[in-house]
Amino acid sequence: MTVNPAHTALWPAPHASGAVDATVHVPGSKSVTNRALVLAALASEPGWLRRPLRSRDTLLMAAGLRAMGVGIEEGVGPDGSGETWRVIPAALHGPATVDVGNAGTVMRFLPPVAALADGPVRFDGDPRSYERPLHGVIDALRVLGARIDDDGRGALPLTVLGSGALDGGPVSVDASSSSQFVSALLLSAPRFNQGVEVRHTGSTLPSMPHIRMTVDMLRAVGAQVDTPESGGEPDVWRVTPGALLGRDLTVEPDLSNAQPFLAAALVTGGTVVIPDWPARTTQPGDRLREIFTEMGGSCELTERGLEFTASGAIHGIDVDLGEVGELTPGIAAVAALADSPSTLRGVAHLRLHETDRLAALTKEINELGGDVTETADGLHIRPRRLHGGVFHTYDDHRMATAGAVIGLAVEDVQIENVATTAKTLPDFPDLWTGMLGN
Ligand SMILES: O=C(O)C1=C[C@@H](OP(=O)(O)O)[C@@H](O)[C@H](O)C1
Ligand SMILES: C=C(OP(=O)(O)O)C(=O)O
Repeated sequence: MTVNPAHTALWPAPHASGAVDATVHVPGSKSVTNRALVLAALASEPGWLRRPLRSRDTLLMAAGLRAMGVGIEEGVGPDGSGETWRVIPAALHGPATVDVGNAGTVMRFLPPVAALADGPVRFDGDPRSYERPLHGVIDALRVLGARIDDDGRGALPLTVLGSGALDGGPVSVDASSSSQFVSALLLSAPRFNQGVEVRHTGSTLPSMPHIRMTVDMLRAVGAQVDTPESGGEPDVWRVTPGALLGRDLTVEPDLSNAQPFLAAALVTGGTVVIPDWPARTTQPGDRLREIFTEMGGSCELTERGLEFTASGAIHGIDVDLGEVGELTPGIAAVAALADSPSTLRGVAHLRLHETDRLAALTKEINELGGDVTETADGLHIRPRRLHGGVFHTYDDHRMATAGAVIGLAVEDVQIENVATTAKTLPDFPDLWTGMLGN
């Protein structure tokens, strides 16, 4: 086996010599870009995506759709602006091969699309993708009429034997391990013969804002969706079959990727402005305004964007992050530098993310001298004086950015494989040093 030198390389995390004062333009949202690509591919007319995120996860999504026949072209938007993808829907075909990498959105959102293709679509990915749960999508697709060849583990690799159409109809799914099971079934459902009725049967359902994002984006392209929030039964979503419109959509900045920059203001007692912060959004990162305020900062939405300022005092927090699990690594990093303990709850499902994030955060912060313990569903973090050392990232973009936040306050922290940030934020090292004025 050859070792990719990027995976073992150490990046000396910059130490902040003073308060950060910067404006950071954060690239587009992964979750919005990948939903928009799927919906545009399933539409009945071409559409545009402006300012799409170009990162490993979104390029894999685009490549997977292209493999099934969809046209995705670099282009200029209808108003002449650049940075646009033009998506040209087509009859979906197999045989095709899809590399999901370690992208939850690709491994879960594309099998339902593949069920509409007219031949076999093979799905494979990084070794970690074999361990991430997919049973909710596989079992549900079978109930809805799809044929799938897999090894019975409820995970990748697998082949969806597309037949050109899918019956659809009612299906129950336990989505307690990932909200993406629900989103995946809803996104393609307008193209199922009978649409879909998804009933979540598990005890908990993480990441509700991401399900709301799915529903909002479906409605924005003309789908009819009934939800618990629109007067339907609890834990039941219904999508009516029908044609989808091709739209001209501008992708919002990725607010979860804004997190390390906001955290930089918090831990250095500085100010960071994030332009184009949306006034209304379904992105879970919007909760940072409240969480980082409770931890010591203050923020204001102005015409410049989100202006976030802090004094340098960082407070611990007791918070349920079940709805916003992807914010956990960044919050844990700040909590390790706080003036009081923190308890992060509601995130047991993070053990099945890019890596086991609860174990990885505990080990890496403790190896720098911290005092973190895992609970059944989260972390207890008691701040200690930290020292330098290697912060391992386990191929997890959010571990790398969490380590960089700690490095601002602790000298001689080295991030192993900072290149893993390419999953959702390829420009991270440059944006980070740019923020620090280097
Ligand atoms: O649908 C989405 O875009 C996402 C849903 C969440 O997944 P889980 O519900 O599996 O945590 C989130 O953590 C992930 O980063 C993106
Ligand atoms: C959990 C995450 O990603 P994925 O879409 O691969 O599930 C994440 O980005 O934090």
